[in-house]
Amino acid sequence: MHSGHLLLEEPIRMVSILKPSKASFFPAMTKIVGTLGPKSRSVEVISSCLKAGMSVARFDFSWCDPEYHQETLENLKTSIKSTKKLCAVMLDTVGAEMQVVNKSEKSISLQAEAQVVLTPDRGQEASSQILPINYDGLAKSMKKGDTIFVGQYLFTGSETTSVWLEVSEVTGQDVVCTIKNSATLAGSLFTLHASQVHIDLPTLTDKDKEVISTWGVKNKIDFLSLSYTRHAEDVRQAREFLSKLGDLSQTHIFAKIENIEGLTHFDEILQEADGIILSRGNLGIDLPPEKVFFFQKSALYKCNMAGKPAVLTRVVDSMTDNLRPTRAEATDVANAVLDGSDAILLGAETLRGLYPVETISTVGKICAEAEKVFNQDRYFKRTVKYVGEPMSHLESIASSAVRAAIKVKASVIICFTSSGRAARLIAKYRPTMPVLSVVIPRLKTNQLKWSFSGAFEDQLPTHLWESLFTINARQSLVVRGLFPILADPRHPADSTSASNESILKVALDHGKAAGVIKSHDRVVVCQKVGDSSVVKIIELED
Ligand SMILES: Nc1ncnc2c1ncn2[C@@H]1O[C@H](COP(=O)(O)OP(=O)(O)OP(=O)(O)O)[C@@H](O)[C@H]1O
Ligand SMILES: CC(=O)C(=O)O
Ligand SMILES: [K+]
Ligand SMILES: [Mg+2]
Repeated sequence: MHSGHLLLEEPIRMVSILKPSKASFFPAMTKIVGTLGPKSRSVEVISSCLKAGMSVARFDFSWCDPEYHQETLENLKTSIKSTKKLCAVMLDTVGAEMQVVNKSEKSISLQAEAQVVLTPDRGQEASSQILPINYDGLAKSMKKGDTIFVGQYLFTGSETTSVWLEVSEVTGQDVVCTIKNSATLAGSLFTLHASQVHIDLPTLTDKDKEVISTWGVKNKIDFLSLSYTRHAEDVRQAREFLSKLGDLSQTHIFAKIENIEGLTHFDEILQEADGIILSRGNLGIDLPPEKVFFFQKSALYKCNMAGKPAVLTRVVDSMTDNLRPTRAEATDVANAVLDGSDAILLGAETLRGLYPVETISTVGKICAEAEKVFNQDRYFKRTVKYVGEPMSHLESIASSAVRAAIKVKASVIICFTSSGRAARLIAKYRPTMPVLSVVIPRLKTNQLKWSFSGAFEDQLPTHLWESLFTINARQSLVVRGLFPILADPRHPADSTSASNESILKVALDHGKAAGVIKSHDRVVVCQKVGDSSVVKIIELED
């Protein structure tokens, strides 16, 4: 991966671009989040998605009921077992989303230049003249000349399935609009986006709370994707809510920045959240087109410097119906990697697209190519400078591990971790080689007295096993470059040298079996020995 590293800033012989890339065990260091839905819920398709490189599955509760999503999740579990590929689960909330209520589900034709009325009167049938909506306060926030966008959920930007409206008049609770382009709205769910207005709906709705405390708790979700996060307070409230739900106190919250309000409060939101989703679907229509790249680059930079994972959405819309992305999309994916994304989120492409598996593998291949020309050296220096001095011990250990690994051309970095924090800090310095994070159980003091030589699994209830260890492992599945391995549960987190050595051996064997570590390779190991954190370089013999 790191050998033969090219830099875009250096002269590149054009023919070198044509050299076929070697197949590698890891599809890419950049992660892929796939939204599961009608076209991606069978065991067969999900298994192929996992093999193609999906490492987080997103369940979007904007549409369909919990039973539907549960069925899909059961299929995901079956697929994980049979493919032996780890996959994290992300619950995406509805939040302050405005929706058109179309009970009959008939398609609606809208003609350019004609008028259509948006009304909160949900007793009315949706038609070409009237569109009932789920929000009562729209008229209050709109004025003549404002723009509103209505489209099929996860619209792909095609003029024929989504429509731009211009407000011509507000009468009482109704908003009368002029249709700017002809379109046919088909399907059961259309969302509504009014540019740059505050929508007076809660970020975590009652329906969201209900879904989280039932479906979320039952399935011990790894990530909560908090739609329409507008303030840091939204994240604090969501965390407070999760903290009361037992296992979910460890769930990571990813704030979705999807409108100008979220963008304005970006810094404070980043401080509170565990990660950020740059929701370009919505944000891309809230922002003037010429400003979208600016937000992307500055938000990714801030996430990188904070060492928090950043997920970018809406990269290959056209692959919803096509086997190849457009040239612009293909370039966009690569730029997302160069700009610093940890993961790419696929929405319509995997949910209802015709080629979910091909989309994942195409995006993965583009990411892998872009990673090769990522200027790690410049990034590393910039990050060290940003962090400043004195560095915390752990940050210094993490950055030194990455530096050492690059200097000795190590094939992997192995990091021992319990919560995953140490591994994420290493990933922050964007090593060019994979980081195998060995997630080791941390036990409460009374549990430490147990004897672990015997049948550990019998003593620790399954639910504790899952919530204590695997959630920390799965949460690294969204971070660029991190590949978790679960340590044998019989090794508690006491970091005695005997257990350290045996776990290291297991990790090395795992790396060899996976093909990332070969004979005579150098490996950098980051672990605690007694009370000291150490970085060591080992050279393998056979
Ligand atoms: N169980 C373990 N055995 C050996 N080394 C460990 C273990 N857990 C963490 N380390 C190492 O200890 C050092 C300090 O890591 P840290 O204590 O932050 O661990 P963490 O589990 O990642 O995070 P946290 O302590 O915040 O839960 C790092 O070098 C890390 O690799
Ligand atoms: C994924 C999503 O919600 C968006 O891009 O807006
Ligand atoms: K949603
Ligand atoms: Mg959105």
